[in-house]
Amino acid sequence: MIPTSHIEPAVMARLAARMLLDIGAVHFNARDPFTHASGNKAPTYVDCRKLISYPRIRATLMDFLVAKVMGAAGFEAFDNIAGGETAGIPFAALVADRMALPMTYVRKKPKGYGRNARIEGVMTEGQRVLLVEDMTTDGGSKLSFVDAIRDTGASCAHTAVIFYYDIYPETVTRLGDHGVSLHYLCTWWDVLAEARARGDFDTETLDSVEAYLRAPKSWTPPA
Ligand SMILES: O=P(O)(O)OC[C@H]1O[C@H](OP(=O)(O)OP(=O)(O)O)[C@H](O)[C@@H]1O
Ligand SMILES: O=C(O)c1cc(=O)[nH]c(=O)[nH]1
Repeated sequence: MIPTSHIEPAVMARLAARMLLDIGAVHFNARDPFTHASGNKAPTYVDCRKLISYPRIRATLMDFLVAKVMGAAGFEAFDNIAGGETAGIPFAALVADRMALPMTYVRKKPKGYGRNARIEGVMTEGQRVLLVEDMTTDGGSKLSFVDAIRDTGASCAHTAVIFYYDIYPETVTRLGDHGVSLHYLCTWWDVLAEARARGDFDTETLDSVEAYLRAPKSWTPPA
C-alpha cells in the first residue's frame, strides 16, 4: 500500500527516536570507541540494521520515510529505488514496495568477478533514482553510491535515511554540492531528547554523549 497519511515531521522524529531506543539500537562506549565508515572514532553507534527484525516498527518507519520523501521531492519524482550495500538494501526493498517502483542495489565496490558490477538489478539511462540507506554520518558513503548510480546514465538527486547524525555541519553542504538532497526521519538531537525524557541511560552518560555530539572533532576517549 502506498502511504498517504502525512504526520507532522516533529512527531515522526520523536517516534523514530523512541523506536531506536526501544529496540536497543543506540550504543554508547567511550572507553572502547566505535570506528565509523569515515574512519573517525566515536563513543556512539546507532545500529539501524536491528530495525529489520521488528515488523511493526520497520513498517511504521518505512511509511514515515515514504511520506516524508514524497512530500519533499514530489509524488512522481522517482523511477527506481536503490539501496546502498548492505544496510540500505532491506529498507530500499520496503520503500520500493510502498512506492510501487523497481528496486536495485549499489555495491560499495565492483564485485571483482562475474559482471564486475556495482549496480545490481535493472537501472536504465535517464531513470530518476532515490538512494535509500539506513543512516548517514558525514555522507561519504552516499557520495560513492550516487556516483555509481550516475555512471549508469541515471540521475540521483535525493537520498533518504532513517537516522542522520546532524553533528557535522558540512554533511548537508557536501551532499548539496554533489547535487543531492538529504531526507531523514530523526537525528541525534531527537534521540537525546527522548532518552532524557524517558530516563534511558544515566545523566552522566547522556551529558558525555552530548559533549561529543557538540564537538565531535575534538573528542578523545577518556584516559
Ligand atoms: O558514510 P555515510 O554516508 O555517512 O554513512 C555511514 C555508512 O555507514 C554504514 O555502512 P557501513 O559502511 O558500516 O556498511 P554496512 O551497511 O555494510 O554495514 C551505513 O549503512 C552507511 O552506509
Ligand atoms: O558512520 C558510521 O559508519 C556509522 C555510525 C553509526 O552510528 N552507525 C552505523 O551503522 N554506522
